[in-house]
Amino acid sequence: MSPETVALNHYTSGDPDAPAVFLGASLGTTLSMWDSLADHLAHRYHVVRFDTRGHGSSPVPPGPYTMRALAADVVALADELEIRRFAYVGLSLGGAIGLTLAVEHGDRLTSLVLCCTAAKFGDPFTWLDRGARVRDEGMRWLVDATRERWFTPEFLREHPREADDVLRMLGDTAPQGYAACCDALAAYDLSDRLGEVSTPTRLILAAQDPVTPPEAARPLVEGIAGADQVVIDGAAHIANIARPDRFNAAVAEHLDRTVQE
Ligand SMILES: O=C(O)CCC(=O)CC(=O)O
Repeated sequence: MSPETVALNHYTSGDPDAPAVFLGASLGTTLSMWDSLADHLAHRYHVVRFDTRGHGSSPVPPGPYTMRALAADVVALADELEIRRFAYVGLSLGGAIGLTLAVEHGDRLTSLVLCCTAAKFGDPFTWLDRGARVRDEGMRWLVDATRERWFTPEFLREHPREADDVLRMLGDTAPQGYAACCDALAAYDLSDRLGEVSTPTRLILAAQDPVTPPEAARPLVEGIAGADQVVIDGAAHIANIARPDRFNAAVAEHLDRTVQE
């Protein structure tokens, strides 16, 4: 492992001899956010879920982090598992890691699904401010501020316990790790490199996502050759939890079409 990478906490399921699929979570969540998708894919794939650096049970080295380092951690994990090529599914921060893998390590990818994400996440200063406040005050204020960005009012009303389970991951995230990933999001901008992506790519977007609305992902759809998109209705930012039926089917359909045995 190169000195800049960290050993990511991970969990594997499915047949180790089947094609590999890595699942990258959103900022402030853990590999548990992927339980439903992992179950859905495990009959056909070797599924590798991991906690991003600074999250869950992965190490929390001092920040700032860069998106390139977060992507290098994933490549190091693949090397550790002796997996040369793999498909990658990532949501939001996990999607930014996926796009970075596609431009920096495209030879390692078989297929890519980018969910509720963007080539650039708005104004860098909002991420630096958020990171600074988390370093000063911890996570509690952010949980309250996040609820309605992650879930629609209908989902919060009908599935309050499921929403709380995901928001608990945010509250339990190490503030230093979260803030260091905010630094990575502040500096991240692959808008000018989309033409370098040669991996078959699907975008999965959520119609009610206020963080990365479908308009924010338009540059990805237009800039990545051959990319297609699926827009899921009835979901905000964490679309895989809100609409697992539509989400899991959209991921599996793309992987089944693009990943060769
Ligand atoms: O979800 C992510 O990975 C990054 C965007 C984010 O943090 C959403 C939010 O504003 O809570």
